[in-house]
Amino acid sequence: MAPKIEVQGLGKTFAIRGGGTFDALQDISFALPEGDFLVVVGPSGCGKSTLLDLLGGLTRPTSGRVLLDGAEITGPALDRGIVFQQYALLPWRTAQRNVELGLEASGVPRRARAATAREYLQLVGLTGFEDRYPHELSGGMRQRVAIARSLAYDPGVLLMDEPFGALDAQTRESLQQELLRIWERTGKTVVFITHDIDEAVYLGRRVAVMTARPGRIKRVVDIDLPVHDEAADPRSSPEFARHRHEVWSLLRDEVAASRKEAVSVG
Ligand SMILES: Nc1ncnc2c1ncn2[C@@H]1O[C@H](COP(=O)(O)OP(=O)(O)OP(=O)(O)O)[C@@H](O)[C@H]1O
Repeated sequence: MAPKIEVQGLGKTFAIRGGGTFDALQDISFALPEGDFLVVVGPSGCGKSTLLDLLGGLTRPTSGRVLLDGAEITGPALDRGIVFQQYALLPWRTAQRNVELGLEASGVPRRARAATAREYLQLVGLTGFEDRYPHELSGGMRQRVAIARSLAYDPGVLLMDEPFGALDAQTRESLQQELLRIWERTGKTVVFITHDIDEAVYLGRRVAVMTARPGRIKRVVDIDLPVHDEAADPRSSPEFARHRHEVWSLLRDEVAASRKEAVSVG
């Protein structure tokens, strides 16, 4: 089967203000089959967000390319939903109207938009909160609205840049659980960025560990945890500990390398 996403020799160099260039990403290649869940971890500043922006078509690569269903990505489109750490909701729109946003862009008639938005708000557990404005919702609820919005127009791919980074531990855990449930139900292909190794191992079917600058893929670790059972905490299993340790060890050297570099630059 052809991959859903194929990243081929991707590189990104930024021009630095005042002169010079900065290699943020170098020679990144990987392929994701449809329905896969890839989590990307790496030291701060290694280019994770840059990679996600390239997948989203928000910036253009300096070298290489990204294929989606075999066609090169040249800009943003409704076949990819993006969720950022900051909720990016429109404050003057209710939860319902925020979810309708992507549907408006894809030309869905008003009545169908409203019904679909309600359906997705229900999927993320927000039935009864449709008419609330973002400032009337908690952080976790706002992030649920952002997830509902990115799912509502039914993109094949979900790109998530530390979507739970700003949430408290409990809300974070319940949203992680919900995301897995939604992923299992919808079969989306997910690329998810995080700093948190536990989150990476819990969510990912594969975890890509990136190197310190310039960002490359150091290793992709396959995660083969037993199917999630809501009654048992998979984090307490020996398999989880083994994967966690593997990702932690790969990451440790990169974090040390990026610290050393920061000290020598600073
Ligand atoms: N527009 C830009 N111009 C110049 N440099 C940039 C630009 N955007 C990002 N960078 C640099 O590219 C590198 C990668 O940035 P990016 O935000 O992708 O890293 P990250 O891994 O997501 O970081 P963090 O984990 O801290 O969020 C950083 O060193 C950053 O300073």
